[in-house]
Amino acid sequence: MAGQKRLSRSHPDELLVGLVSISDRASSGVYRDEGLPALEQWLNDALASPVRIEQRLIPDEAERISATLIELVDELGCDLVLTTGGTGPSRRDVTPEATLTVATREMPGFGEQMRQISLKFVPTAILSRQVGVIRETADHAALILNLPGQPKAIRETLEGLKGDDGQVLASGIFAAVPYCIDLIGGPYVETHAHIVKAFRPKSALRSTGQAPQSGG
Ligand SMILES: Nc1ncnc2c1ncn2[C@@H]1O[C@H](COP(=O)(O)OP(=O)(O)OP(=O)(O)O)[C@@H](O)[C@H]1O
Ligand SMILES: Nc1nc2c(c(=O)[nH]1)N[C@H]1C(S)=C(S)[C@@H](COP(=O)(O)O)O[C@H]1N2
Repeated sequence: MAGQKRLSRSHPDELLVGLVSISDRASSGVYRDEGLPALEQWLNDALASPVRIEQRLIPDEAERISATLIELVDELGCDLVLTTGGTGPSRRDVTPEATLTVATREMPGFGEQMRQISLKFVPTAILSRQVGVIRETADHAALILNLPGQPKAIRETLEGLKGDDGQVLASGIFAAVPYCIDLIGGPYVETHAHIVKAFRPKSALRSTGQAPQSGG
């Protein structure tokens, strides 16, 4: 079964991304889903290297969420999965539990940083129980990150907060995603620095003949 649906990269650097919008009302048509378009738009704006995106819109049901994450990682071979929605304290909000069910390792820094960033936008940021995890199979690994359901929270958490002069006031979590993908064996992801500057230690920078970025 696994392998039949496997996505093939059109370029060795192509990042395979799964996007999952988790919303009872959007998935049943009560309102139009804004999560998937916002995620897709942000990735297309932020990534300087090639990306291929698979999308799923599902209700807040734990088994459905876990099965979707497994399908995207194990069957399709996604390197990165971003979910949106279902991270709050309501009874139907089960995204973090469903994500932890499929995790082989937790990456607590992502949830911590998202709450730090989001507190700069809304005091209710502490209500989001979002987690970051890695799922490893025998021959593949993926980073899975929960983002809050408010469509505007997608940009806020991935990109962080900048001042009027473009100075970074709170670093968005995506700054750490490319190096994490390197470390788990995925493709070399590059970003547009004016949206979010990917950080890698100097030793992990690919030599391109260009001046290396500072840091590390
Ligand atoms: N996919 C979506 N598309 C558009 N707006 C959304 C979406 N998901 C959430 N929102 C908005 O963000 C708010 C908070 O998101 P949350 O995930 O807590 O949704 P909810 O209140 O549990 O309801 P639902 O699961 O039916 O979207 C929602 O009440 C809605 O206004
Ligand atoms: N950046 C950001 N984070 C945010 C928010 C937001 O608007 N922006 N909303 C908060 C609110 S009101 C809630 S209830 C929690 C959980 O939201 P979810 O259930 O939609 O995932 O995310 C929080 N985190």
